Amino acid sequence: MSARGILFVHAHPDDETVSTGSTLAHYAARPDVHLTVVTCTLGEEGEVRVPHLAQLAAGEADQLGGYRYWEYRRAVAALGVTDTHFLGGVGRWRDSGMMGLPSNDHPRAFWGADVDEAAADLVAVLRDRRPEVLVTYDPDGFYGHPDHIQAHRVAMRAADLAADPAWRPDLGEAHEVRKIYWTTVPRSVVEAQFAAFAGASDNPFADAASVDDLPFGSADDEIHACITAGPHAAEQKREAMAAHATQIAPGDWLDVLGDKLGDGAIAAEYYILARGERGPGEGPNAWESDLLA
Ligand SMILES: CC(=O)N[C@H]1[C@@H](O[C@@H]2[C@H](O)[C@H](O)[C@@H](O)[C@H](O)[C@H]2O)O[C@H](CO)[C@@H](O)[C@@H]1O
Ligand SMILES: [Zn+2]
Repeated sequence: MSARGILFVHAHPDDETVSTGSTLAHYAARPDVHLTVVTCTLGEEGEVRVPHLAQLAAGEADQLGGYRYWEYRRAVAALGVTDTHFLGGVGRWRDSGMMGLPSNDHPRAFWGADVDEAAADLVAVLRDRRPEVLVTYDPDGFYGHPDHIQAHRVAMRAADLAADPAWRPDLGEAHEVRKIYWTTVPRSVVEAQFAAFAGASDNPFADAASVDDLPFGSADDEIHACITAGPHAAEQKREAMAAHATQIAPGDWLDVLGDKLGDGAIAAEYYILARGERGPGEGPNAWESDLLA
């Protein structure tokens, strides 16, 4: 029996870990599942959270993308993921930076990509890997980052085009994914994190007066699946986050999240079923515990 595929579309090197690291580790341990991770940029415009590497930044030597490529390699190895792709080839699309910055207008900025052009490269991967399930972000890109919004648009467009046998048959036999999930976080979890980091030296919510000001979080009844990976997966996610050292430095909120709120804060990852039939659910919210169900 051929392996059952799950394909993830992420914007930057670190998103595969931060958003879906435990899920990836969880399914990588299943011999009947084949994971594919497609990442759209090299994260060239990212912060450098470790002073000794500051010169790599876009405004300095502009070498952060190449460095983050190797952080990414170490992170996906920690998660047990072996099938990885950069959309259109390594370096095809550049990290656009946060919304509204001049970097959004870079000629290779992913935010300025023609969606159909970028989607064609993803169609080729979808038709080759033929996954049952596609995972990406919601239409707001989870928190409004232009590359996340664009990753959503390209992934959803590619899912539609890949299924059309009349569209670019040169890119392979048509393939329709059975389910599409968008990453999310329950509001209850956001509220717990908001409280836990109030007054912390690295507080990701410092600019928000309350949880209501945050551009992300879903009501429990809007969520369809929760993958609660085991303690080994949580440890793998910690190792993968440590690999992304330019983005997650010792003492940063993501570095101490598990210490503050327990392994569950790292091991549990949540999804909205955007397309396809719900599988059997469990618990008070009837959430699916298997994306392949
Ligand atoms: C998780 C994620 O999407 N990270 C992106 C994001 O990083 C943010 C950015 O550096 C911002 O300036 C910081 O204040 C914020 O804390 C970071 O999360 O955007 C980067 C630039 O596009 C991107 O490289 C990084 O992967
Ligand atoms: Zn990102």
